[in-house]
Amino acid sequence: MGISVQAVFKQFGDFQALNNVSVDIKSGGLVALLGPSGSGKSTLLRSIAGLETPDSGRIFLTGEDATDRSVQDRNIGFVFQHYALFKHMTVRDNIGFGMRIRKRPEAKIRQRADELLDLVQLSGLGERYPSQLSGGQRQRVALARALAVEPKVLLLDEPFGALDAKVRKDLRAWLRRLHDEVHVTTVFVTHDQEEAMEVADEIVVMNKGKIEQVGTPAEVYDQPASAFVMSFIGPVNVLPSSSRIFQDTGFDSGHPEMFLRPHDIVVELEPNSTTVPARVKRVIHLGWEIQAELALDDGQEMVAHITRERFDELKLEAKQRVHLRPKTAKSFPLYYSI
Ligand SMILES: Nc1ncnc2c1ncn2[C@@H]1O[C@H](COP(=O)(O)OP(=O)(O)OP(=O)(O)O)[C@@H](O)[C@H]1O
Repeated sequence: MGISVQAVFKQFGDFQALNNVSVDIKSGGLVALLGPSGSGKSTLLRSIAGLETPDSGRIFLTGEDATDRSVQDRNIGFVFQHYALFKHMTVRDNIGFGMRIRKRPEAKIRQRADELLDLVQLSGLGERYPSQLSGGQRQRVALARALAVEPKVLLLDEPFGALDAKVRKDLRAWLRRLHDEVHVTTVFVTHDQEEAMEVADEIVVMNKGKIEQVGTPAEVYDQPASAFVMSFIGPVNVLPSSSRIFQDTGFDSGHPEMFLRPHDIVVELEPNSTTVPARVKRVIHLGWEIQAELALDDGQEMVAHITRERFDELKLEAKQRVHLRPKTAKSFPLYYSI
């Protein structure tokens, strides 16, 4: 096992930041800690790093109990949201810093820095200073620096959070490829579900200091363990189960609320025994997908997403009469609002 967190509690004053958190992360895995602000993601990451001390519980790194070890003795690489590069050092010296502290031979440091510059696709920029790099390049240097000392575990706290959307997207794909090359057990914090889905092998979904679900991106999306997970990962209509869209179509669950993904609403032009009538309120073009805002005759509103191809067949426009049917819908015994 790469990392094993066992029954960890952490309180700040009266606030329970981690409330009995247990999770196992496989060696070589790339795992996202995903949740809203304040859910405890950073506190969990910092506890794994040794930057926070749990009130109780144990943390194992590659099979060894690391709970009482200092940050320095844990052999981890850490990258924060805000670049923590040394401004007065060149890129090459930044990357070599940890190795120099550990008194590795200069020739070895030079060779490893070259390999890492290559790995993070910055060959040729080794003599520059951080101020001469873009934000995305600086974060790649920070990653190279973290990898230089061959950590057992790489921990990234919103590593791309401060970058603009385009650079962020490029770096996600880059991180995925980098991990495929180096295979170091990696945990990264994000509050962006798309980022987690795109990059991670597994997602740990957190809410209010607890883990709601651990699963692959497909599992947390298709088989959410709770109402929270279903609402947090991907768009959803939360509707009363008394709504005609469930009652008249055989989807009544017995629970008060039903969760219906916008792409699970089938829109037809003609009624049949499994549809309910509705009216189009507004059509929004989202690029490859079309969002239709719909209202049932009793006033219940919902949002459907349909493909451009289907949209062209239906030729939807505002005020048009349509007929709806849920392809699938979910309900959960307890509903926690976010
Ligand atoms: N050192 C501290 N002292 C007091 N409260 C803290 C401390 N560190 C974190 N907290 C509180 O614990 C809660 C959880 O914080 P944490 O940073 O783990 O959440 P997060 O899920 O990473 O959120 P964000 O995405 O906003 O960083 C927050 O409400 C925060 O204010």
